[in-house]
Amino acid sequence: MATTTTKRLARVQAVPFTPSKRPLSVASSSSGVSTPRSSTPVNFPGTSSQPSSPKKIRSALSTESRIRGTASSMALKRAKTPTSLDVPSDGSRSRSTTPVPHSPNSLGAALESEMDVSRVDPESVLIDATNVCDDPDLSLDGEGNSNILDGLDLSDLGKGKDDKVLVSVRVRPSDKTSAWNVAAGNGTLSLLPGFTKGTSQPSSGKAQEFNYDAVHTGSANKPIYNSVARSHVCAAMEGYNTVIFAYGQTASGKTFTLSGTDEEPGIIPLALKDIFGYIRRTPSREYLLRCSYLEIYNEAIFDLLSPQSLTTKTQVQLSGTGDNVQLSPLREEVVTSLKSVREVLERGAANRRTACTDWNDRSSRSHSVFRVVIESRERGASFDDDSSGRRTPGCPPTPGGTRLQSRGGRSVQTSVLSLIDLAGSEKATSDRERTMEGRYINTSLLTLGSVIGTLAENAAKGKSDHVPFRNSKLTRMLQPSLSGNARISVICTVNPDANAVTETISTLLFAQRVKRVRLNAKKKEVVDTDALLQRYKKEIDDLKARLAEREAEAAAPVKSRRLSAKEQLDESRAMNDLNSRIRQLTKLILTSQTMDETRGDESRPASPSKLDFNLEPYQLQQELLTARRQLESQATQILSLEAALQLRPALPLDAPESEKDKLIAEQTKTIRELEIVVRGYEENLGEPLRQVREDVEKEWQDKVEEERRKRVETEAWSHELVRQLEKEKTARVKLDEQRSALAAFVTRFDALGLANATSIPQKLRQPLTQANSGLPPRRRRSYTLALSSVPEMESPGQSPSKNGPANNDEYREQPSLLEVEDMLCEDASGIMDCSLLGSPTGKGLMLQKEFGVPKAGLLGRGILQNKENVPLL
Ligand SMILES: Nc1ncnc2c1ncn2[C@@H]1O[C@H](COP(=O)(O)OP(=O)(O)OP(=O)(O)O)[C@@H](O)[C@H]1O
Repeated sequence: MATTTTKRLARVQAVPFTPSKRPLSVASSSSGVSTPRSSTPVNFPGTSSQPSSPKKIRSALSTESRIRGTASSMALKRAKTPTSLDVPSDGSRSRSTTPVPHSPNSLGAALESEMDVSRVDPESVLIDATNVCDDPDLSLDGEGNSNILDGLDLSDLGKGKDDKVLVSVRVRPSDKTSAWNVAAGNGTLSLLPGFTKGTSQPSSGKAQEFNYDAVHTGSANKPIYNSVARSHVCAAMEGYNTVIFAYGQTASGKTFTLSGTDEEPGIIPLALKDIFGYIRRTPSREYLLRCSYLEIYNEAIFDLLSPQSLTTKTQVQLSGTGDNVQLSPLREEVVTSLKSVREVLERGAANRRTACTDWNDRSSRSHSVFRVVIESRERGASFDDDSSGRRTPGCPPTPGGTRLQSRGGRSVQTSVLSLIDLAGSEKATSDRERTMEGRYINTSLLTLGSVIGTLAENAAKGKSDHVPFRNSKLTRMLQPSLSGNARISVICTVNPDANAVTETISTLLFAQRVKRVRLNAKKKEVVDTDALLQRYKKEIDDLKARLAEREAEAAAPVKSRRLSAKEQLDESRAMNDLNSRIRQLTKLILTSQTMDETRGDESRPASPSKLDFNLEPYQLQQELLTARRQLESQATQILSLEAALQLRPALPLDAPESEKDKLIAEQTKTIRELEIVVRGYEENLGEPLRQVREDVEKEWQDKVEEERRKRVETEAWSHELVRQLEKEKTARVKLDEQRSALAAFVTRFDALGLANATSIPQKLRQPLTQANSGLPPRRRRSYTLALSSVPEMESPGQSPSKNGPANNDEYREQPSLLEVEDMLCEDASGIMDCSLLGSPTGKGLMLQKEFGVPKAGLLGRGILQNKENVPLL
């Protein structure tokens, strides 16, 4: 444990006012690792701590004369009996200028605190259900066991765009004449007719009714807490930024409502108790709680936890714009128990400026903000680097101070609960210093009013008018929350006395404006992508190994594993599940890597290894989709496992051995029976299968035979065709020869002059020559005549000139008989008209048409053929 003075010195750093933006760079922390230290027991509302002194102490303080570590000012303030009788509301001045005496213990506590975040390894100060269980403070009043979540609708916590500010009014008790008709049950207040003078309320008839989410009376703080704060504290634990503040005129009961007394602990102690209660009932997560406490006094911010502020006047600087508001230097302290929270609260309250005013003997002269940063993540799994999931031995403090790191791919959820006690609006006082404070207070409250007014107006009319956040430190600090990213609850405290009607109406009007502001709080989560990828990869490897195992099993010989149909189904389902999970994870890895690559350095969040999903709705959707698929796959796995579970024999674990043996014997018997059934099944099924196979084989054999026969026939036919073709070819050659011989013979015949005298009439000869010359070659060979007598003539090979006339021209001019034949064919319409007839002796040719030979008459041994040389007769 570090105890040296240097180590005790507080290290402070820039702290974002809301967790939506982490500081991009933070100072390096000390290397010392500190452990939590129990603080000196001090009084705390609702706990077993020693009762506070009922002594009433008044203080008149300035910046220089701040309370220097006295016994807790909060405790002192609580010490007042909570009755209106204590409140000097009669206008008599009861101002004290006596500084509050301070106890050395308080100063010591401030200096000795070793829970400064920059000095602590966050992993060593995590709290969870286990260590919170030991906290006696949580169960002392019997309410520690009640669940903060009782009666709360969790789906209601993140209300999205429908969320409005929860606005409640608390009317403090008074023994004076009340000017108000309070209907707490209806949440309404209305000014009684006799007290409308000087107000905008109608003097006659029914006065205006003010409506709120709740109106409370009385001195009990617990019902107020349950009504106005419990659900908001729960929302903070669920990851939403939350702001609860008290607004009202001076001495109306803001501090009483927020801090309370020993007997009536207020919202702050009750909220912290619930925070620890929540942690105790959430064993699946581990938490890191950090507190800071500051005040805004005369438009300057002071750190109420910083020991430096006791000797110097170091102010906390507000920087950043818009939602990214940062406070620096601001001390944050880790709290691990209610006791440590109490210590922090009391130390801060002791440093707060209060003074005796005309209306309140311990009036808050500043706005105070107590903040709890709640970081949480899921408890570690077995694959994390630390087996417990909580502590890494020797792990140095997180660079830049205590920040819970996303480890093993577990995302870190961060939210801030801000509890704000505003200074009260007040009339001018007779004291100069108080008057100046009052002016600052009123100015900042007025700015808050106008900011709220503009926000309400913008929300109601869908406008985006400029909101004057920068006009005061208070509004600038609250900008991220008031802009919508927080759940807000406002408690407006009012004094029902007749002499406070104007202030009460002003407070009620403020409350009405706040009611119209729209919110849209979102959760903030940061995840370490690298760790997530590693986790995915490891899971993929495991799944692949399991898949390979199963596949090997499936491939094992059938005899060694006889599975029922149900088992086979389960098996295949399980393998499908494994496969789909592997695919999913692979896709996730790809998506994450793509996201990392597509993000430029500028768009990267604070740490290069962090990925802020809030900034990328598309990626969030992808994640959501994948998560849904994963859920579906897991649902299938669950079904499959449930089915397997149902199949398991029902036998309690502690059943006697004999029972187990009996069950094993039964199971063995069932297995044997099943084997017999399976064998029989195979046999029975075998015979019909063989029959079917034979039938099919026979059918196909017949078909093959038929095909084979057809092929042989086709081959024979084609051979015959080839043979015929050859024959035809030979015949054609022969015919060509005969034709040539015939042509030679005719030429010779003509040359001898026999043609003119006997066979061809002159009238035919000339036109035939002319016509034939114009015919296409194909027409000139339409028919041929095979003459058996040709051999008897002179050799066709002999030249016509051999025995014929010497004059070749003359020879050429004479139409041959074949040409005549062609011509006749052209003219002839009848089939037989174009026939050439050979004489029986082969010595001459007669034209049937010319010589009137009857068609049927066939002379000689000539064979009549058609164009294709197929014999017609
Ligand atoms: N509901 C209540 N029941 C009993 N006593 C109350 C109640 N409200 C306020 N008081 C008492 O009235 C006195 C003034 O209250 P408190 O200090 O809380 O006012 P405040 O609004 O914080 O004033 P300031 O703005 O000046 O700080 C205290 O003594 C407190 O105990």
